[in-house]
Amino acid sequence: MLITFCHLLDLSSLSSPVITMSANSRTWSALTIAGITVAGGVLAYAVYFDYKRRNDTEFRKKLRKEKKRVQKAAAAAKPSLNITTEELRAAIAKIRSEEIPDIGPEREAYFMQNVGIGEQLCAQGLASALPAAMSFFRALRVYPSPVELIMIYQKTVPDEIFKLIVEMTNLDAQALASGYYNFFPAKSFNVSVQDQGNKKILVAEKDFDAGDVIYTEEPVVAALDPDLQEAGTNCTHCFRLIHQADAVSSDNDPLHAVYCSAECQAKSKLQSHHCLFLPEPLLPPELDQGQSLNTEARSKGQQAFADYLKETKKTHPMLVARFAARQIATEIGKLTEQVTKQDTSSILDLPNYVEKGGPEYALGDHFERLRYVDAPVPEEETKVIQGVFSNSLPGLDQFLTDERHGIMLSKVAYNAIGVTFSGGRDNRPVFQERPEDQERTRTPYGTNRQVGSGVYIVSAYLGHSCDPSTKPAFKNGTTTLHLVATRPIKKGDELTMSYVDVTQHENETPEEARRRRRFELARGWRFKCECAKCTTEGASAPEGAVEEDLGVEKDESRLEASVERFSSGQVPEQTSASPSAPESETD
Ligand SMILES: C[S@+](CC[C@H](N)C(=O)[O-])C[C@H]1O[C@@H](n2cnc3c(N)ncnc32)[C@H](O)[C@@H]1O
Repeated sequence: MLITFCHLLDLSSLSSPVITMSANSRTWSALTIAGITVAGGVLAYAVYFDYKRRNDTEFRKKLRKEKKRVQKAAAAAKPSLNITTEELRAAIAKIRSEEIPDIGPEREAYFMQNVGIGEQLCAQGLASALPAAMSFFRALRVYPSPVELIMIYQKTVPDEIFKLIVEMTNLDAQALASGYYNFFPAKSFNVSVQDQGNKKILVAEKDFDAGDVIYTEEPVVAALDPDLQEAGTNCTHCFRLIHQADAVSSDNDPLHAVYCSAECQAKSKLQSHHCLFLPEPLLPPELDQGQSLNTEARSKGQQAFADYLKETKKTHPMLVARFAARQIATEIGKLTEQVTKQDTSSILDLPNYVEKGGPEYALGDHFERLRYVDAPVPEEETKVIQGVFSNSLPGLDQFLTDERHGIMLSKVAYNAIGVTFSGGRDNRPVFQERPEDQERTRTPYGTNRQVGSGVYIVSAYLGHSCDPSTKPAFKNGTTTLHLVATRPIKKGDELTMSYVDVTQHENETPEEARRRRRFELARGWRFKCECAKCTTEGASAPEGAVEEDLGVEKDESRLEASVERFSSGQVPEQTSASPSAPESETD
């Protein structure tokens, strides 16, 4: 029986946080937007759901079972609907071409209106099934927690119509996932991602002269080198050298972060610092309702993480924690928008990876497509970061499982770019670890000359060359990466940078320089360089010369299993950019 949404979503529209089922007066405590359960449960769940669906066999089994149940019920319903996939695709295209209100009351009204229309159409019977499903689908597009709404639909909408909604969300998600590289990166970057064998490369979309800036890119996350973080000489957010008179900091911050301006401090807080190092509750009061965990435990968790960073002098754990925190902050931002009616763009400060007006991809959608090589993951590191999350909101630790942490750390280690100012510094402390245990970043100046590291989602697609066509420059003395052409580049040319210092050092023969850079690449990125320079130099080696053993047989980099399967066309992928639904796998 259809339970009316006005009752079910006791939202007095989207802004009210509590969802109740009026039919039996049961509160869906797991689905309250206001409660801590939302923050800790549904919030983490919403972000985590897609990952689980792709990677957890048990979870997928459950979903498939659930889907079979729905299909069975739908099949039993008479008369069966005769709506083709093409019709559903056309319906989605129509809905996607419609404008949706940006924020606040209009969006709320749009949601309620479509739910209302959907209900009325349901009452007219199956002849109106498609328009009904379309209305529910429209509502889904603007609802902040689509997973949650799908679950509500499942319990309330007739099976036939629910099945249509599920199929539409599947088709839409598949189209978004397979169309990703049509939208990424945004045209303003002047580059596109193209396939080259099983790799993706970055290609120029127009001609450039030597010295031209091809694009500028902000890091999705960045972390100062530990010595500078401790010294307080550089801005924790943008890395700018701080004039002490302008320095801004806050009390009760175990990291003792110092910023060059109040603006940087605010951005850092919004993106991740609040979650990782500040004592205030993560949720605004309207959503928190006093359910935040006790501040003492929270501070302890944060202090333990700050101590860990100080002791290990590492930046990669910080990059991982900041990325996870930024995802959480983004979800909280969306919920906050519903309550405060603020524009999310200012809350979320999201990077412009995709053309404005294009589909919305979540940070996780961008990150999951990055390549990596498995890196060792210290157990203590996972625990200490999980400690920060679990002590912030119950359930948030599920967000960073051991497995997920391993993948994130490996991706950060593989893709981070070294931020260097004016050709690099000379005073970076020398690390005592074995070379294979030292943190590396991609930088033509050498990691030992950087001031910090950043993950740049677009620039992660730059392949390495020992005679590169571009170089990353940090012209503003900040983390903003300017990709500069090192020579004239034609539209369609592959863009490359040097992951390592490829210059021939004093006292080095050309052969020694070649060996050094090839060893560094093999050690850090696990591939044998096949660039034109290495190939030419290799071909002109004296007869009988034996290629050195680099300790790597074949390129060891890989993609996440789900992305790999999807890229090879085996499994229709879904994306968290789109409402989640039971998946369409049949195995
Ligand atoms: C150009 S791709 C860009 C990464 C992209 N995310 C992807 O999915 O393929 C980078 C990968 O290509 C390989 N690669 C880059 N430069 C190379 C080189 N000079 N020689 C051999 N392999 C290289 C490495 O496996 C590296 O991970």
